[in-house]
Amino acid sequence: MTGKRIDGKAFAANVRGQVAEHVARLKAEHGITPGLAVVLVGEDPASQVYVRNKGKQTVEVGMNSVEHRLDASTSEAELLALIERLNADPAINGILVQLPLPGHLNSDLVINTIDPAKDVDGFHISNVGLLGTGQKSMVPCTPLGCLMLLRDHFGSLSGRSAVVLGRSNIVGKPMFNLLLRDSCTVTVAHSRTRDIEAVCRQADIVVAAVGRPEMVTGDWLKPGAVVIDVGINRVPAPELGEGRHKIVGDCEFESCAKVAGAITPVPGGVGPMTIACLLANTLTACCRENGLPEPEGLTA
Ligand SMILES: NC(=O)C1=CN([C@@H]2O[C@H](COP(=O)(O)OP(=O)(O)OC[C@H]3O[C@@H](n4cnc5c(N)ncnc54)[C@H](OP(=O)(O)O)[C@@H]3O)[C@@H](O)[C@H]2O)C=CC1
Ligand SMILES: Nc1nc(=O)c2c([nH]1)NC[C@@H]1CN(c3ccc(C(=O)N[C@@H](CCC(=O)O)C(=O)O)cc3)C=[N+]21
Repeated sequence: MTGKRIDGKAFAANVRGQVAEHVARLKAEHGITPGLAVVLVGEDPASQVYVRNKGKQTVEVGMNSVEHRLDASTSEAELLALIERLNADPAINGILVQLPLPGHLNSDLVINTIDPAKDVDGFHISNVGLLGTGQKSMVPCTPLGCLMLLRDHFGSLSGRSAVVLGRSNIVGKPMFNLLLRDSCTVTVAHSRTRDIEAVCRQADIVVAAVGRPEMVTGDWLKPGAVVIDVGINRVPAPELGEGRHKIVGDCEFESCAKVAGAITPVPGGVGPMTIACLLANTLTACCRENGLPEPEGLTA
Protein backbone atom coordinates (compact mmCIF):
# COMPACT_ATOMS: atom_id res chain seq x y z
CA MET A 1 0.00 0.00 0.00
CA THR A 2 1.27 3.44 -0.85
CA GLY A 3 0.20 5.97 1.74
CA LYS A 4 -1.70 9.09 0.87
CA ARG A 5 0.16 12.31 1.52
CA ILE A 6 -1.80 14.69 3.76
CA ASP A 7 -1.24 18.18 2.36
CA GLY A 8 -0.94 20.32 5.49
CA LYS A 9 0.33 23.22 3.46
CA ALA A 10 -2.82 23.38 1.33
CA PHE A 11 -5.09 22.79 4.34
CA ALA A 12 -3.34 25.58 6.23
CA ALA A 13 -3.74 27.96 3.27
CA ASN A 14 -7.47 27.26 3.39
CA VAL A 15 -7.62 27.97 7.15
CA ARG A 16 -5.71 31.23 6.63
CA GLY A 17 -8.16 32.15 3.86
CA GLN A 18 -11.06 31.70 6.30
CA VAL A 19 -9.22 33.75 8.93
CA ALA A 20 -8.57 36.51 6.38
CA GLU A 21 -12.29 36.68 5.48
CA HIS A 22 -13.25 37.06 9.15
CA VAL A 23 -10.57 39.68 9.68
CA ALA A 24 -11.84 41.68 6.69
CA ARG A 25 -15.38 41.55 8.10
CA LEU A 26 -14.20 42.62 11.58
CA LYS A 27 -12.54 45.62 9.99
CA ALA A 28 -15.43 46.57 7.74
CA GLU A 29 -18.22 46.08 10.27
CA HIS A 30 -16.53 46.98 13.56
CA GLY A 31 -13.34 48.84 12.70
CA ILE A 32 -11.31 46.22 14.59
CA THR A 33 -7.94 44.76 13.49
CA PRO A 34 -6.67 41.79 15.53
CA GLY A 35 -3.10 42.18 16.78
CA LEU A 36 -0.53 39.50 17.61
CA ALA A 37 2.64 40.12 19.63
CA VAL A 38 5.51 37.66 19.38
CA VAL A 39 8.28 37.77 21.96
CA LEU A 40 11.58 36.15 21.08
CA VAL A 41 14.37 36.00 23.65
CA GLY A 42 17.79 35.04 22.29
CA GLU A 43 18.47 33.09 19.14
CA ASP A 44 17.19 29.51 19.36
CA PRO A 45 17.78 28.15 15.82
CA ALA A 46 14.63 25.93 15.77
CA SER A 47 12.55 28.98 16.63
CA GLN A 48 13.88 31.07 13.74
CA VAL A 49 11.92 29.17 11.06
CA TYR A 50 8.75 29.65 13.03
CA VAL A 51 9.22 33.37 13.63
CA ARG A 52 10.11 34.04 10.00
CA ASN A 53 7.03 32.30 8.56
CA LYS A 54 4.75 33.63 11.29
CA GLY A 55 5.34 37.37 10.89
CA LYS A 56 4.75 37.22 7.14
CA GLN A 57 1.51 35.23 7.36
CA THR A 58 0.06 37.39 10.14
CA VAL A 59 0.24 40.41 7.86
CA GLU A 60 -1.10 38.41 4.89
CA VAL A 61 -4.37 37.66 6.73
CA GLY A 62 -4.73 41.36 7.55
CA MET A 63 -3.73 41.30 11.21
CA ASN A 64 -1.24 43.54 12.93
CA SER A 65 2.00 41.81 13.87
CA VAL A 66 4.40 43.15 16.51
CA GLU A 67 7.73 41.45 17.14
CA HIS A 68 9.78 41.96 20.30
CA ARG A 69 13.29 40.58 19.92
CA LEU A 70 15.12 40.63 23.24
CA ASP A 71 18.72 39.89 24.00
CA ALA A 72 19.49 36.42 25.42
CA SER A 73 20.69 38.11 28.61
CA THR A 74 17.31 39.85 29.25
CA SER A 75 16.34 39.63 32.93
CA GLU A 76 13.17 37.95 34.11
CA ALA A 77 11.88 41.27 35.52
CA GLU A 78 12.30 42.97 32.13
CA LEU A 79 10.49 40.16 30.32
CA LEU A 80 7.64 40.10 32.85
CA ALA A 81 7.28 43.88 32.55
CA LEU A 82 6.99 43.58 28.76
CA ILE A 83 4.29 40.92 29.13
CA GLU A 84 2.36 43.13 31.57
CA ARG A 85 2.50 45.97 29.04
CA LEU A 86 1.20 43.70 26.27
CA ASN A 87 -1.54 42.38 28.62
CA ALA A 88 -2.72 45.97 29.13
CA ASP A 89 -2.45 46.98 25.44
CA PRO A 90 -5.93 46.98 23.83
CA ALA A 91 -4.39 46.71 20.33
CA ILE A 92 -2.89 43.32 21.23
CA ASN A 93 -5.23 40.30 21.24
CA GLY A 94 -2.64 37.53 21.21
CA ILE A 95 0.71 37.13 22.96
CA LEU A 96 3.17 34.38 22.08
CA VAL A 97 6.44 33.94 23.94
CA GLN A 98 8.67 31.73 21.84
CA LEU A 99 9.96 28.63 23.64
CA PRO A 100 12.42 27.42 24.75
CA LEU A 101 13.57 30.43 26.77
CA PRO A 102 17.19 30.84 27.88
CA GLY A 103 17.92 28.80 31.01
CA HIS A 104 17.97 31.68 33.50
CA LEU A 105 14.30 32.47 32.81
CA ASN A 106 11.49 30.56 34.51
CA SER A 107 9.22 29.68 31.57
CA ASP A 108 6.30 28.57 33.78
CA LEU A 109 6.31 31.94 35.52
CA VAL A 110 6.66 33.80 32.22
CA ILE A 111 3.80 31.90 30.55
CA ASN A 112 1.52 32.22 33.56
CA THR A 113 2.03 36.00 33.52
CA ILE A 114 0.32 36.21 30.10
CA ASP A 115 -3.36 37.18 30.34
CA PRO A 116 -5.10 33.79 29.71
CA ALA A 117 -7.48 35.54 27.29
CA LYS A 118 -4.47 36.58 25.17
CA ASP A 119 -2.61 33.26 25.56
CA VAL A 120 -2.90 32.18 21.91
CA ASP A 121 -0.48 29.28 22.53
CA GLY A 122 -2.86 27.84 25.15
CA PHE A 123 0.02 27.20 27.56
CA HIS A 124 -1.23 29.19 30.59
CA ILE A 125 -2.24 26.86 33.47
CA SER A 126 -5.81 28.12 33.33
CA ASN A 127 -6.10 27.21 29.63
CA VAL A 128 -4.44 23.84 30.30
CA GLY A 129 -6.96 23.21 33.09
CA LEU A 130 -9.92 24.27 30.96
CA LEU A 131 -8.85 21.98 28.11
CA GLY A 132 -8.25 19.09 30.53
CA THR A 133 -11.78 19.48 31.94
CA GLY A 134 -13.42 19.92 28.53
CA GLN A 135 -14.23 23.61 28.91
CA LYS A 136 -13.84 26.43 26.42
CA SER A 137 -10.20 27.55 26.30
CA MET A 138 -7.38 28.59 24.03
CA VAL A 139 -6.19 25.35 22.41
CA PRO A 140 -2.45 24.88 21.69
CA CYS A 141 -1.78 25.51 18.01
CA THR A 142 0.19 22.43 16.98
CA PRO A 143 -2.16 19.85 18.53
CA LEU A 144 -5.14 21.83 17.20
CA GLY A 145 -3.63 21.71 13.70
CA CYS A 146 -3.07 17.94 14.02
CA LEU A 147 -6.67 17.48 15.18
CA MET A 148 -8.02 19.45 12.21
CA LEU A 149 -6.07 17.23 9.79
CA LEU A 150 -7.28 14.06 11.52
CA ARG A 151 -10.93 15.16 11.61
CA ASP A 152 -10.71 16.08 7.95
CA HIS A 153 -9.28 12.67 7.10
CA PHE A 154 -11.55 10.48 9.23
CA GLY A 155 -14.68 12.49 9.83
CA SER A 156 -15.31 11.08 13.31
CA LEU A 157 -12.37 9.96 15.45
CA SER A 158 -14.64 8.16 17.92
CA GLY A 159 -13.44 4.73 19.03
CA ARG A 160 -10.13 4.85 17.16
CA SER A 161 -6.91 3.92 18.91
CA ALA A 162 -4.30 6.67 18.95
CA VAL A 163 -0.69 6.66 20.10
CA VAL A 164 0.98 9.96 20.89
CA LEU A 165 4.77 9.74 20.89
CA GLY A 166 6.05 12.44 23.29
CA ARG A 167 4.61 13.93 26.47
CA SER A 168 5.64 17.60 26.31
CA ASN A 169 3.37 20.38 27.53
CA ILE A 170 3.51 21.95 24.06
CA VAL A 171 2.49 18.97 21.95
CA GLY A 172 2.12 15.54 23.58
CA LYS A 173 -0.12 16.34 26.56
CA PRO A 174 -2.57 18.69 24.83
CA MET A 175 -2.71 16.24 21.89
CA PHE A 176 -3.68 13.52 24.38
CA ASN A 177 -6.48 15.72 25.76
CA LEU A 178 -7.87 16.64 22.34
CA LEU A 179 -7.85 13.04 21.06
CA LEU A 180 -9.48 11.82 24.27
CA ARG A 181 -12.15 14.51 23.95
CA ASP A 182 -12.88 13.23 20.43
CA SER A 183 -13.35 9.76 21.99
CA CYS A 184 -10.15 8.08 20.82
CA THR A 185 -8.53 5.48 23.04
CA VAL A 186 -5.22 7.20 23.64
CA THR A 187 -1.81 5.91 24.70
CA VAL A 188 0.99 8.39 25.40
CA ALA A 189 4.46 6.95 24.86
CA HIS A 190 7.79 8.57 25.79
CA SER A 191 11.46 7.87 26.32
CA ARG A 192 10.80 5.34 29.11
CA THR A 193 8.13 3.40 27.24
CA ARG A 194 9.03 -0.28 26.88
CA ASP A 195 8.80 -1.77 23.40
CA ILE A 196 7.57 1.46 21.89
CA GLU A 197 7.44 -0.09 18.41
CA ALA A 198 4.88 -2.64 19.58
CA VAL A 199 2.84 0.09 21.30
CA CYS A 200 2.92 2.10 18.11
CA ARG A 201 1.88 -0.86 15.98
CA GLN A 202 -1.48 -1.06 17.84
CA ALA A 203 -2.54 2.38 16.68
CA ASP A 204 -4.97 3.55 14.01
CA ILE A 205 -3.50 7.05 14.54
CA VAL A 206 0.14 7.86 15.33
CA VAL A 207 1.12 11.41 16.30
CA ALA A 208 4.91 11.63 16.49
CA ALA A 209 6.35 14.52 18.55
CA VAL A 210 9.68 13.37 19.93
CA GLY A 211 12.27 15.52 18.19
CA ARG A 212 14.25 12.46 17.00
CA PRO A 213 15.00 12.57 13.25
CA GLU A 214 13.24 9.73 11.39
CA MET A 215 12.85 7.57 14.52
CA VAL A 216 9.59 5.98 13.40
CA THR A 217 10.01 3.57 10.49
CA GLY A 218 7.42 1.70 8.45
CA ASP A 219 7.79 -1.48 10.51
CA TRP A 220 6.46 0.42 13.58
CA LEU A 221 3.10 0.91 11.91
CA LYS A 222 -0.08 -1.08 11.60
CA PRO A 223 -0.94 -1.23 7.88
CA GLY A 224 -3.29 1.64 7.04
CA ALA A 225 -2.43 3.70 10.14
CA VAL A 226 -2.63 7.47 9.77
CA VAL A 227 0.60 9.21 10.72
CA ILE A 228 0.88 12.83 11.82
CA ASP A 229 4.54 13.83 11.95
CA VAL A 230 5.10 16.86 14.20
CA GLY A 231 8.89 16.66 14.30
CA ILE A 232 11.02 19.52 12.95
CA ASN A 233 14.62 18.31 12.95
CA ARG A 234 17.47 20.10 11.22
CA VAL A 235 19.99 17.55 9.96
CA PRO A 236 23.11 17.71 7.79
CA ALA A 237 22.37 17.18 4.09
CA PRO A 238 25.72 16.62 2.34
CA GLU A 239 23.78 15.51 -0.78
CA LEU A 240 22.69 19.16 -1.17
CA GLY A 241 26.27 20.37 -0.93
CA GLU A 242 28.93 20.78 1.69
CA GLY A 243 27.72 22.21 5.00
CA ARG A 244 24.06 22.20 3.87
CA HIS A 245 21.15 21.20 6.12
CA LYS A 246 17.57 20.06 5.61
CA ILE A 247 14.51 19.60 7.80
CA VAL A 248 13.18 16.10 8.45
CA GLY A 249 10.39 14.83 10.68
CA ASP A 250 10.29 12.23 13.45
CA CYS A 251 9.12 9.63 10.91
CA GLU A 252 11.07 8.16 8.02
CA PHE A 253 8.73 9.27 5.26
CA GLU A 254 9.57 6.70 2.58
CA SER A 255 9.20 3.56 4.68
CA CYS A 256 6.21 4.91 6.65
CA ALA A 257 4.35 6.00 3.52
CA LYS A 258 4.53 2.42 2.19
CA VAL A 259 2.61 1.08 5.22
CA ALA A 260 0.48 4.03 6.32
CA GLY A 261 -3.00 4.83 5.07
CA ALA A 262 -1.98 8.50 5.07
CA ILE A 263 0.92 10.56 6.35
CA THR A 264 1.91 14.22 6.72
CA PRO A 265 5.22 15.24 5.12
CA VAL A 266 7.88 17.42 6.76
CA PRO A 267 8.08 20.18 5.68
CA GLY A 268 4.60 20.92 4.37
CA GLY A 269 2.56 19.05 6.98
CA VAL A 270 1.98 20.10 10.58
CA GLY A 271 4.26 23.18 10.56
CA PRO A 272 2.04 25.33 8.34
CA MET A 273 -1.00 24.17 10.36
CA THR A 274 0.61 25.46 13.56
CA ILE A 275 0.88 28.94 12.11
CA ALA A 276 -2.64 28.86 10.64
CA CYS A 277 -4.00 27.83 14.06
CA LEU A 278 -2.05 30.60 15.77
CA LEU A 279 -3.78 33.10 13.49
CA ALA A 280 -7.13 31.40 14.10
CA ASN A 281 -6.56 31.62 17.87
CA THR A 282 -5.67 35.30 17.61
CA LEU A 283 -8.90 35.92 15.70
CA THR A 284 -10.88 33.92 18.30
CA ALA A 285 -9.26 35.89 21.14
CA CYS A 286 -10.14 39.15 19.39
CA CYS A 287 -13.80 38.13 18.91
CA ARG A 288 -14.13 37.04 22.56
CA GLU A 289 -12.50 40.26 23.76
CA ASN A 290 -15.00 42.33 21.78
CA GLY A 291 -18.06 40.24 22.67
CA LEU A 292 -18.52 39.20 19.03
CA PRO A 293 -19.52 35.71 17.83
CA GLU A 294 -16.55 33.39 17.37
CA PRO A 295 -15.68 32.10 13.91
CA GLU A 296 -16.99 28.58 13.41
CA GLY A 297 -14.77 25.63 12.57
CA LEU A 298 -11.55 27.39 13.55
CA THR A 299 -11.20 26.04 17.06
CA ALA A 300 -11.56 22.58 18.65
N1 LIG B 1 5.54 21.33 13.52
C1 LIG B 1 5.35 22.17 14.53
O1 LIG B 1 4.58 23.09 14.41
C2 LIG B 1 6.06 21.96 15.80
C3 LIG B 1 7.07 21.05 15.84
N2 LIG B 1 7.71 20.76 17.00
C4 LIG B 1 8.71 19.72 16.92
O2 LIG B 1 8.16 18.53 17.49
C5 LIG B 1 9.15 17.79 18.16
C6 LIG B 1 8.76 17.62 19.62
O3 LIG B 1 8.65 18.87 20.23
P1 LIG B 1 8.41 19.04 21.80
O4 LIG B 1 7.22 18.28 22.20
O5 LIG B 1 8.48 20.47 22.08
O6 LIG B 1 9.73 18.30 22.33
P2 LIG B 1 10.28 17.97 23.80
O7 LIG B 1 11.72 17.79 23.65
O8 LIG B 1 9.72 18.94 24.79
O9 LIG B 1 9.60 16.56 24.12
C7 LIG B 1 9.98 15.40 23.43
C8 LIG B 1 9.21 14.22 23.97
O10 LIG B 1 9.63 13.07 23.23
C9 LIG B 1 10.03 12.05 24.10
N3 LIG B 1 11.16 11.32 23.53
C10 LIG B 1 12.41 11.77 23.29
N4 LIG B 1 13.16 10.80 22.77
C11 LIG B 1 12.39 9.71 22.69
C12 LIG B 1 12.62 8.38 22.26
N5 LIG B 1 13.80 7.98 21.78
N6 LIG B 1 11.58 7.51 22.33
C13 LIG B 1 10.40 7.91 22.80
N7 LIG B 1 10.12 9.13 23.22
C14 LIG B 1 11.11 10.02 23.17
C15 LIG B 1 10.43 12.75 25.39
O11 LIG B 1 10.28 11.82 26.44
P3 LIG B 1 10.61 12.17 28.00
O12 LIG B 1 9.47 13.03 28.44
O13 LIG B 1 10.63 10.85 28.63
O14 LIG B 1 11.92 12.88 27.98
C16 LIG B 1 9.47 13.91 25.44
O15 LIG B 1 8.27 13.56 26.07
C17 LIG B 1 10.44 18.57 17.92
O16 LIG B 1 11.05 18.06 16.77
C18 LIG B 1 9.96 19.98 17.69
O17 LIG B 1 10.87 20.75 16.93
C19 LIG B 1 7.33 21.35 18.17
C20 LIG B 1 6.35 22.29 18.21
C21 LIG B 1 5.64 22.69 16.99
N1 LIG C 1 5.63 29.40 22.25
C1 LIG C 1 5.90 28.59 21.22
N2 LIG C 1 4.90 28.10 20.47
C2 LIG C 1 5.17 27.26 19.42
O1 LIG C 1 4.23 26.80 18.72
C3 LIG C 1 6.54 26.92 19.10
C4 LIG C 1 7.53 27.47 19.93
N3 LIG C 1 7.20 28.28 20.98
N4 LIG C 1 8.84 27.19 19.69
C5 LIG C 1 9.26 26.46 18.51
C6 LIG C 1 8.23 25.45 18.05
C7 LIG C 1 8.44 25.02 16.62
N5 LIG C 1 7.30 25.53 15.89
C8 LIG C 1 7.19 25.52 14.49
C9 LIG C 1 6.07 26.05 13.86
C10 LIG C 1 5.98 26.09 12.49
C11 LIG C 1 6.99 25.60 11.69
C12 LIG C 1 6.86 25.69 10.21
O2 LIG C 1 6.33 26.65 9.68
N6 LIG C 1 7.32 24.71 9.44
C13 LIG C 1 7.19 24.71 8.01
C14 LIG C 1 8.38 25.31 7.31
C15 LIG C 1 9.68 24.58 7.46
C16 LIG C 1 10.77 25.21 6.58
O3 LIG C 1 10.78 26.44 6.44
O4 LIG C 1 11.57 24.43 6.07
C17 LIG C 1 6.92 23.27 7.55
O5 LIG C 1 7.06 22.35 8.38
O6 LIG C 1 6.52 23.10 6.42
C18 LIG C 1 8.10 25.06 12.30
C19 LIG C 1 8.19 25.02 13.69
C20 LIG C 1 6.46 26.14 16.76
N7 LIG C 1 6.89 26.11 18.03
